[in-house]
Amino acid sequence: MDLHKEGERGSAKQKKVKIVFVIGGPGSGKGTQCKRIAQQFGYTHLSVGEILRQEISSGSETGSMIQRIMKEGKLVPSDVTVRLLQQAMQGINSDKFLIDGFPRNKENVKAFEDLTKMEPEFVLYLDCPQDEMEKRLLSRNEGREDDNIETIRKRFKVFMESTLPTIEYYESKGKVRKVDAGKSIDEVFESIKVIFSQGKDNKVPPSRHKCKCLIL
Ligand SMILES: Nc1ncnc2c1ncn2[C@@H]1O[C@H](COP(=O)(O)OP(=O)(O)OP(=O)(O)O)[C@@H](O)[C@H]1O
Ligand SMILES: Nc1ccn([C@@H]2O[C@H](COP(=O)(O)O)[C@@H](O)[C@H]2O)c(=O)n1
Ligand SMILES: [Mg+2]
Repeated sequence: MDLHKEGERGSAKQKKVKIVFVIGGPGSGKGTQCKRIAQQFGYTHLSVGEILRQEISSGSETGSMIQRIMKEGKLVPSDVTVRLLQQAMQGINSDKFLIDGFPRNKENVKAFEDLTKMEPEFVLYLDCPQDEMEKRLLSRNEGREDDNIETIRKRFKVFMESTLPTIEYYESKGKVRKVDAGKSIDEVFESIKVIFSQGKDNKVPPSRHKCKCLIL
């Protein structure tokens, strides 16, 4: 994958591609909030679960393998996931990607870093109580094969055992932005808007510093 997009008029000036990972337990509201973020902040939303489901729909052998793993609530091997994600990114002319449901384990992180040499700008973590996530998934009604109580419980276990350590990894790099995702959809989005409205590295943008000085 190209690290940078070519600057205007093909000049040597290069523009960095910005990536935000969105992590949270199953049913924490990743897809719901990503749609809103994409609309309001101009990101391209890529759901990794959706990319994997598209591969299942293609009828390929890889798709059959993914389907068996998903039904069990387990994680697809990272080389497969990252290759499909990379292909999806390369097919879209965007410089701001919101990657929903990724990374799910440390192997995902390593495969992404090794293959793309890129790092996320930050990681949005939707923190939601498990009983609330369970309630949401059982009433989602989108016909997903993995939205049954047996598989949902397995997905929670994978989240606790494999995904939480990736959040700790990004926390150690100061990249996690956590929101309370147990509230209503509108309330969660209000908290998210604050994060996305902040400037680079989540510092208050210079214009707001100026305003503060004027007031003082
Ligand atoms: N804050 C919320 N309050 C109540 N219901 C919500 C909230 N956010 C999302 N939902 C609903 O919960 C269900 C799961 O939401 P969503 O699909 O966005 O979760 P997800 O994190 O993408 O889940 P998955 O990991 O399974 O893809 C959907 O039916 C959605 O409408
Ligand atoms: N990085 C990922 C993302 C997803 N999966 C598999 O897809 C299932 C559904 O993902 P959602 O984000 O749509 O809930 C998930 O349970 C995994 O089986 C994956 O392996 N790796
Ligand atoms: Mg989702």
